[in-house]
Amino acid sequence: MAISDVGLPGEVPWKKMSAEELENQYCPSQWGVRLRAEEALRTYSQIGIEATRRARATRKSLLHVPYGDGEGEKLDIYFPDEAAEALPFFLFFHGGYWQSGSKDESAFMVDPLTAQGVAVVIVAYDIAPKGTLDQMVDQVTRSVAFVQKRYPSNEGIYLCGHSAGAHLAAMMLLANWTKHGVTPNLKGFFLMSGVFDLEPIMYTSQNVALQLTLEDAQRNSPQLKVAQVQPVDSTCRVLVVVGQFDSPEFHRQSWEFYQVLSAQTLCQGEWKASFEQLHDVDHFEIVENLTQKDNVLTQIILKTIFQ
Ligand SMILES: N[C@@H](CC(=O)c1ccccc1NC=O)C(=O)O
Repeated sequence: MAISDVGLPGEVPWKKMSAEELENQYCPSQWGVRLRAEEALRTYSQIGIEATRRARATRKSLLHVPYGDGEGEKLDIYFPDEAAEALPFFLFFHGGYWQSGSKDESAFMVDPLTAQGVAVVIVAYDIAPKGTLDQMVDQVTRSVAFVQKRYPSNEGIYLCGHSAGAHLAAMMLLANWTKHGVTPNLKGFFLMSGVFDLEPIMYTSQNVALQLTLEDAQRNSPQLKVAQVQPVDSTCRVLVVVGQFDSPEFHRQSWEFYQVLSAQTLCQGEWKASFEQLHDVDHFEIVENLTQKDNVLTQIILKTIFQ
């Protein structure tokens, strides 16, 4: 699908959709080309569980490290074999529409990244209905501050999220770090198949657990807010990436977020944004394939870190 099929800038195609069509657009498992919905979800879960089992069995790790006082405020750190103080840190925020998934089944990229000398951190946050979106954003902010404080000589902090997790990672572009007493050494963002404007989500079944009001949705929409913030580091890269077989609404979300980021780059010479549509992958394969060292996105991530 070409970007031109997603609609003209300024148009809001989802507002013209029936409730059923909107639901379908925001149900990623309906859009795969290789597997039916339940099978796609099962495969995603199995690959995540197996990658996590393998990471814990083969890598030096610190598991269930608290980054706050809350029960759910834990993260897992996986280290490369060679001991070093100054490492790049890659933080991953899992997807699942802010209401499913966990760090214990999300260590997809640990093997190929730790093999190349990157420490990988898989972050847990309180999914709905226990956590609200504001709480999740606050937790993710504190997890990033925690990693910076614990590893002050890191060689860069890279944030990566998938789907709802890409939203949480993108919210870090807006974070007020002074409130947390630390400026993380942010060098890159990898935003995979994300949702950056939350308003349409309010009109889908996802909002039963989330209970977003329009104010909540707008306050937590990086699409609406990112143009107002001053980038912290002019060398920080932001890669917005979507799967070829993601739905048109997911394509629109990624493309429009990239557009707003790159408009800012032109005005202020700051965020170094880029956009990729990944060939031949759906919403789940985009992250599943990060278990593979030869995968294009794994290679893009490694090149960005070690450029
Ligand atoms: N109920 C959704 C599941 C889903 O969207 C999802 C599942 C795992 C990881 C990411 C997901 N999407 C966004 O966060 C579906 O059937 O596609």
